[in-house]
Amino acid sequence: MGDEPVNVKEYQILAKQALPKMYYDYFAGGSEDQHTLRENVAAFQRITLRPRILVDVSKIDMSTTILGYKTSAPIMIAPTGMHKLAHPEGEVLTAKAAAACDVIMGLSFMPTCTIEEVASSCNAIRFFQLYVFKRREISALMVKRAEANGFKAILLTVDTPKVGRREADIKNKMIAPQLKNFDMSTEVDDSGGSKLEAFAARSFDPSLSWKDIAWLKSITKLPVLLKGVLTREDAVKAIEVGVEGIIVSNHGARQLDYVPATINALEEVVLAVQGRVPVLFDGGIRRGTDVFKALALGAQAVMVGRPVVFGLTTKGEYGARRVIEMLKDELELTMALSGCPTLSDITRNHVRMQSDNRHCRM
Ligand SMILES: Cc1cc2nc3c(=O)[nH]c(=O)nc-3n(C[C@H](O)[C@H](O)[C@H](O)COP(=O)(O)O)c2cc1C
Ligand SMILES: CCCCC(=O)C(=O)O
Repeated sequence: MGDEPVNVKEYQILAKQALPKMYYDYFAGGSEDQHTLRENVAAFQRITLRPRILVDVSKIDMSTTILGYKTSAPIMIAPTGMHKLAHPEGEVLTAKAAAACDVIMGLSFMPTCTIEEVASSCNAIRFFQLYVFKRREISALMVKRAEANGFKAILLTVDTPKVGRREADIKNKMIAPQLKNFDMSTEVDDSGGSKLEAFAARSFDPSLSWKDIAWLKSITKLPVLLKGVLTREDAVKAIEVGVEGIIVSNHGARQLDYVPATINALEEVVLAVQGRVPVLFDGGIRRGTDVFKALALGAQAVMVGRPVVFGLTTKGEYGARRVIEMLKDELELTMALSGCPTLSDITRNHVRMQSDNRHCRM
């Protein structure tokens, strides 16, 4: 492989060479058998494209708005924890990469830079991901700080009442780095397993339930999106409790193993939502064709997790930027070769899933 990666998967190979095993395993890994981890990527490979020909594609427009905020493409940076384990400057560089690409960044509740450092580093449009701690005042204060620092939405992660069983982290005795974002020690007793998991077990509130959405909405004016919806039942409930958006996600296959690949759950949710709120998507996006497939199945935009972290690991801000640029370039080419000059030209008819009508041979 030459020095300069030609696709985002090559950044993962470089990151594996560059990182200590404990950190690489934390970033790359999934839970238990890692069945869903493989499926998140493999399910995209089972979806084929149905391109249309002889359309004028001399101009391709990928720009759109997400919750009213302009973005150069329907691609966002997913919130992922602890970027200083990937690069000494951490989330500040990720934010700069988002700003350079004119895409929206999701900041994790567990970053290694503070909300204020990230906010003052550049003018990227940012959404804030929220975990609810047993000490609710900590989470409430984070929401206030995010709001005060110009974050535009709250992404409430709802698939993590407890942290999934990530066996590599258990074996590696994964550390829980001091997170200077909140005034709370991450010190835990050495139980022999993942200290990160032990910290989460001590601090995350597993009693969080539907009634708490009203609490969250009462403490912020920002739109609230639920991150981690996989079923039509929960999509309908989410709309009933008044959320402003839904993110179809299985947390990058790090939580419950044997849930479906997110691309296989997307359409069920989209059909239940019936356009009432935006549906975003993450999990397994590694190619522009993957972005195109998610849009064809009804996502308004996709978020990208691991590839951005691996870009950051190997080449800092430049690497994170290149990852987004490569996905944008690939999406642009996919749109051209499929006869879709704008995002609204991408329809369900442009993809074929294995479950679709068997008479169609494409
Ligand atoms: C290393 C890592 C850390 C993550 N940390 C968080 C987090 O703090 N909060 C959260 O809601 N999701 C977190 N996620 C899940 C991502 O937001 C996203 O759902 C997932 O990475 C998408 O899958 P992909 O990595 O295949 O793109 C994390 C994922 C990874 C890989
Ligand atoms: C304890 C959770 C840490 C952040 C996270 O959500 C993840 O690693 O997936």
